[in-house]
Amino acid sequence: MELIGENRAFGGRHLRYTHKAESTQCDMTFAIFLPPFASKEKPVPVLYWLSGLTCTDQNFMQKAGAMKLAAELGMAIVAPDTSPRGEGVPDDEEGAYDFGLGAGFYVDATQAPWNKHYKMYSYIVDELPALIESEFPVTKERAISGHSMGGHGALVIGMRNPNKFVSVSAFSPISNPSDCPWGQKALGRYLGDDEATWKDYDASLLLASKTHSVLLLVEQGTKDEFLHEQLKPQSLVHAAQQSDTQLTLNMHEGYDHSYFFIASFIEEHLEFHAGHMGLI
Ligand SMILES: N[C@@H](CCC(=O)N[C@@H](CS)C(=O)NCC(=O)O)C(=O)O
Repeated sequence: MELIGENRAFGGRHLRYTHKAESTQCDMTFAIFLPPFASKEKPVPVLYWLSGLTCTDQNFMQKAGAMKLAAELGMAIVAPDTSPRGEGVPDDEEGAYDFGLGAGFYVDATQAPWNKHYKMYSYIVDELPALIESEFPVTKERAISGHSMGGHGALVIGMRNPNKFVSVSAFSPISNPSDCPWGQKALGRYLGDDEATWKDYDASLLLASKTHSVLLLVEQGTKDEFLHEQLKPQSLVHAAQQSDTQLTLNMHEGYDHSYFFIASFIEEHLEFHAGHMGLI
């Protein structure tokens, strides 16, 4: 692991690292915010934040305004990159923003040429937490959240791994990727044409399939430019009703898809996760 950036923030530290990842077969970058006084004697729980299309580990850390409250609550935040990168990692042939680099969709690809490096599901569920827990003063208490493609990732990973994440939240998630252009393009190419293989990566289908005990909180702006074509949060509401799972969807009049929206409500999500991680 190599330290590539270090900033003091709100009495804590914002650090960036690269490391050789086994799951994605390339160097991966992540950022971690450690609150003040986090130490081996006083380890802190971790919120994993998954970002959206075009993002790196930096968007959330620089734009969401989450560190002040995380410092006060005593919560670490880990923000991974959104795809494998580097020499030999294939990209969308046209360099499109919604597939390939910056658009790993948090799946384990099964189709060539994507299946060598695009293993973001395994990276986020297993490899990254194991590294974080061996290298930093953190507990095994984890929560997960994310935005857009990352909201999809957080919902899917949280629902599939209730023993690994105590609470799950999302901002403007791609709620039903089997039924929107971004999702159909990504799942079709990473996983192939057989839609039966997509259902493990579709939050609405997972939510409808059984009653989930994990707590789900979703934030959505009504003026989000992607709301009707790509995000479709009502699919989550219907699925939660079908399976009798608790889901809170908060619609916010006039808010768009940007980090202005995330920054406006991130504190409610930190408090939600802090409550479930026993910090408040
Ligand atoms: N209009 C954007 C679409 C991608 C987009 O809106 N990305 C969102 C996540 S889906 C984001 O967080 N962008 C980076 C940022 O706002 O910092 C583009 O074409 O680049």
